[in-house]
Amino acid sequence: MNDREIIARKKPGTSSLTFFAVPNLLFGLNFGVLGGMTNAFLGVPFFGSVTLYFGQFFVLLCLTVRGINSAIFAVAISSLVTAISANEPYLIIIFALEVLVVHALLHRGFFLFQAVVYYWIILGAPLLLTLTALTSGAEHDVLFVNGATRALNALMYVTAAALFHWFLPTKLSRNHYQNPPPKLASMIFSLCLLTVTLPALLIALIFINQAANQTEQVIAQKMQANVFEISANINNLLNQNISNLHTVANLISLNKNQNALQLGLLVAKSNLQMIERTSIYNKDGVLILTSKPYTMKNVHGYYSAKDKEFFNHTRSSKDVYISDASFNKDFEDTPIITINIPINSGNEFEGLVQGTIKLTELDDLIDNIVDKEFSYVITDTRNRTIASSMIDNTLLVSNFDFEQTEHDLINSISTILYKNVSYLHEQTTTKGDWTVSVLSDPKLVTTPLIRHFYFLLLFACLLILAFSVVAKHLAKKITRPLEEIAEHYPNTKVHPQIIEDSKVSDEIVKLTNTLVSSHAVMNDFQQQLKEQVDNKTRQLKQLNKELYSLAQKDGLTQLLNRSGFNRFALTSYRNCIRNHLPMSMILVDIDHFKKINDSYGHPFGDKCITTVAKILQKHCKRDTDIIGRFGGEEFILMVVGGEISEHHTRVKLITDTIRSIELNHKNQIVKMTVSAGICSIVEDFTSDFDALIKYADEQLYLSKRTGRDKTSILVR
Ligand SMILES: Nc1nc2c(ncn2[C@@H]2O[C@H](COP(=O)(O)OP(=O)(O)OP(=O)(O)O)[C@@H](O)[C@H]2O)c(=O)[nH]1
Repeated sequence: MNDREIIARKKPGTSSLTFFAVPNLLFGLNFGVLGGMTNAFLGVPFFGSVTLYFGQFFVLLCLTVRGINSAIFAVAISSLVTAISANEPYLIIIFALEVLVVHALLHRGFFLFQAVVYYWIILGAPLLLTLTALTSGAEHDVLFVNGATRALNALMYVTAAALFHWFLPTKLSRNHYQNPPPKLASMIFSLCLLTVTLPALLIALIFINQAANQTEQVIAQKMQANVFEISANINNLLNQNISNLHTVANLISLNKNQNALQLGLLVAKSNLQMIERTSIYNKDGVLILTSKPYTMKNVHGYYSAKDKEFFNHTRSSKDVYISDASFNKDFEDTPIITINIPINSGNEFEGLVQGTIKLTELDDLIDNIVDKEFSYVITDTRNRTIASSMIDNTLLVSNFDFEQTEHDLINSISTILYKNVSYLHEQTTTKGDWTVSVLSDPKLVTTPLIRHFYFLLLFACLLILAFSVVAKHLAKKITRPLEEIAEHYPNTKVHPQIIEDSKVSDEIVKLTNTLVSSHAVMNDFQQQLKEQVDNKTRQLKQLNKELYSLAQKDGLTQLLNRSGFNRFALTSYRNCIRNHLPMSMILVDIDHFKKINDSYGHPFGDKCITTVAKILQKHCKRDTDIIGRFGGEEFILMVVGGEISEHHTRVKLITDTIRSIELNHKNQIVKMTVSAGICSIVEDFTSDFDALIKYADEQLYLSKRTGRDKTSILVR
């Protein structure tokens, strides 16, 4: 017996020998490598980081075709490769458990599809959720989508495996689990699921994917629109102010007298937007004119910006400088930024005009621009917050620290982690190299997705429920006429309802009609057979009766033969013994019968015998009288009840009658006599039946010995 035969004959998993059998190892290895490679290289990206894996298809196929021993190798390799490539170690447990549970269920008569569905509903999905929650700490939404997608993913690969298994050549597809054939309802149900529900689910998943992508696009576009609007407004604000401050600077560079300066301030006041203070510094950084007084002054009594960054930067670049955010006491310690425009005369730096903007004002402006569903953060070149809807104004100028991350359910929009919360993120830079970021809650994308998933699961449940009802109903419709026929087949008449119920399909009608007509033929045949058997039985009984009678009777005299006599006489004898009834056993023998035979021939001898028999019958007519031919020319009588003397009288009457008979033989008168022996029981009821006959025989012998034509009597 080779290894293949061992595997085929032994139940799966019963022998440790087969576990390591080379064919199992090779099959497991091949299927496992195929599964692992499929998962590693052909995973289908679904939502964000959720990927669909189809490698388990090979493992399940291996399980059904080769059994658990091969499947263990296959799942070990496949899930290990998948877990490493996807960096999801818990997949090893999920896939390995799937194989073990499905194996156990297949062993109990479940079919593949059913087994996988039960595994994922009862164990797979809840375990996956728990393991992913423990290992990744992802949000509930992500866990839900991940679990649901994996379960639907399982439905897809098991469907593929089941369908593929059906299309395999019979030799290969012979199921390792030799279960009895499934019920028709189960087959219709799985057919419905395979052909309708799963394609529907697949299409629904594709639509959900598309819908999610569209939602993402819409949100991304809205966020981009907000980002651009904010940046446009800021650019506009800065450009307009820069342009007006330039006008002031030009005015001052042309006329450096006090009037020009005053005029410049006036111009600035009337045209500048959101500028809280306009200041003019000379080339040494000394504040020479301001629209709002400074609180800080140096020891000489004036404010000097000589060591300030804005001054040095503007002086050295001789170009517009927008400062970073800082706090300023002159503005109730609120954060500000400044726009600094150099006053250039030819190539000479002559001072600068500065406009100060309170960031709270900027914040208010942007607040009105941004959609309510989004948040925004504007940062300066040092990544300090200029304006933000996410923090309190007192926290402005703090650093905007976030890290780029990946959201499990977001496909294309970039996501960041800010203060441990993830956000969708769109950004751009404005004039002055400020960064405008618009943030939004990923739920804007994931909530519709989750809702779709809930709908999908509900839809799947309803569909499965509907199909199970339809399958049951349909199967019942198909099988009921057949079951009814099977049930009624032994009956003589087929119920008309069965014919009515069979009108489900053409095939069933034909089958029912064939069965009904064959039933009629069979019933007729049975009836005929029964009648024949009855007749034969009756005849047999009659023959038996006759045979019995023949066995009990003597053919010549029609009296009981010896065994017949014994049978009846014994019953009567027992009755007499029990009831102490007097009885007589009488033996009668024709005297010198040999002579009669010899003298007149055998037929005449027979005539003598029948004559004696008739005389005995004539005198012993009571129901209780039993007469038999005891052998040859010897007769036996048993007479019971009444008086013994009456028995003896009767014997005398018989012997007298025989003696008086004149038989004619060829006109010659022939006479005959008989001898008799009687044993009568009156008191001693201890003798047995045979002894009684023996005593009567002794009396007969006595009669013969003492001259014949006599009767000897013994009374006990
Ligand atoms: N015709 C005829 N003869 C029979 C039948 N059965 C027995 N026999 C004959 O009956 C004869 C009986 O002879 P035995 O036993 O010597 O008795 P027996 O001649 O009557 O002499 P005893 O009885 O001593 O008076 C035999 O010759 C038998 O062949 C029968 O059915 N028909």
